[in-house]
Amino acid sequence: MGIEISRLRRQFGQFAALDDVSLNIADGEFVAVLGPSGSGKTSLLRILAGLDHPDAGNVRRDGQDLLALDARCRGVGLVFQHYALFPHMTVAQNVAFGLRVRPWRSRPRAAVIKAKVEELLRRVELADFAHRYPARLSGGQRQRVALARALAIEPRLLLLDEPFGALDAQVRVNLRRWLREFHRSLGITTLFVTHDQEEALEMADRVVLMNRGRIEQIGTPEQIYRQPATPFASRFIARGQPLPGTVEDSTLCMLGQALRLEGWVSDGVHDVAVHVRPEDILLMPPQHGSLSARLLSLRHVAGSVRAALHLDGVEQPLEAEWSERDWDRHGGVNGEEVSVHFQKLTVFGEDADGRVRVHVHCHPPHSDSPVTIGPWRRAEA
Ligand SMILES: Nc1ncnc2c1ncn2[C@@H]1O[C@H](COP(=O)(O)OP(=O)(O)OP(=O)(O)O)[C@@H](O)[C@H]1O
Repeated sequence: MGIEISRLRRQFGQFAALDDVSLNIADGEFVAVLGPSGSGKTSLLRILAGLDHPDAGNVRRDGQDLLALDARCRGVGLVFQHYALFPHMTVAQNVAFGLRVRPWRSRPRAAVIKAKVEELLRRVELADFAHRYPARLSGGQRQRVALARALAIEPRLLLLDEPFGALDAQVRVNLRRWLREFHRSLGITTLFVTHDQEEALEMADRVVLMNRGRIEQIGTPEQIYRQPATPFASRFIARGQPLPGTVEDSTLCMLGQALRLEGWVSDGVHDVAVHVRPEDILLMPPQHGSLSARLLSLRHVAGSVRAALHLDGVEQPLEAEWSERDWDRHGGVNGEEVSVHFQKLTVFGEDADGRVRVHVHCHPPHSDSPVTIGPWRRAEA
């Protein structure tokens, strides 16, 4: 049955850190809560852990009211960004802590605790470090000890708040893969908070994208990347970049180009948000009638080529990115005048209340095929 989070609200004075947040998490699922700083991720985690209480809403686990339970009875394991290991205890003592402090009736025997700690340290690949003190461990090793310690109480829910946030890039990447595999072998329902898109997309079964205390979109990494429901989701997840555009009847007018939209039902002229991703921009030799741009800030970054494109009529330069292989095909030099073609655009329209109503993928403007758009639909919560 899993966890049902329903209409949570957490207010600090006039400010809503969580605003009507609803989310279902299946048993054994690995969910990433992703969002910029201040979007409410930690507030959500703290409520689930029992460190804070919402002003409204409820959380049920297998039909039971989770919020009514004392924090210690929730079966929740917590790992935070900053290692909260006890410095005066060895690795083994840290891991055993949650079991040792149990009331004597439910406390396992010393031999059972010892065996459990050994098993956990083997699992987190730190069996040889049992007698070290935290000060003599690397950052990544400390976080694995923190994880083992959280797991010692056999939690039903694992809450990880930026657990790799303080580690350097390469260690982060290794630990991500490690944790993903670890979760597969363990199957504990896990909520992982991060502000790092790549981390969320790479690790999670589903991503919950938060913005200003609200959920913008919930979906698999692929769904969110391919079909961002809102301009925010497009910007944050897929590096969507805004272009000025309007829709009149069934024509999208953008940077002096008119694109026929099939299936678009509109009356009058509507401003729309048109987004293009860095990887959906094609360069051509200058051609009459197409969009012209100047290629600047060309750089090669570990397997991809990035550049800034300065387009007439667009204030911010567009970031473009190609694989080295694609770059070899069209090439170009800094400062060169080029023609720009968009392979795919996403168009977000709004209804009379200002809510996002639709998003659309378009065919290349230079192709003869009409631009197809999906049926009008409400954006996912
Ligand atoms: N105790 C508090 N009192 C007042 N405001 C708070 C309190 N706790 C959180 N907030 C505010 O609520 C908002 C959400 O905070 P939260 O810590 O949940 O964000 P976050 O998404 O986890 O951010 P970060 O990635 O920076 O940790 C922030 O604007 C924060 O300032």
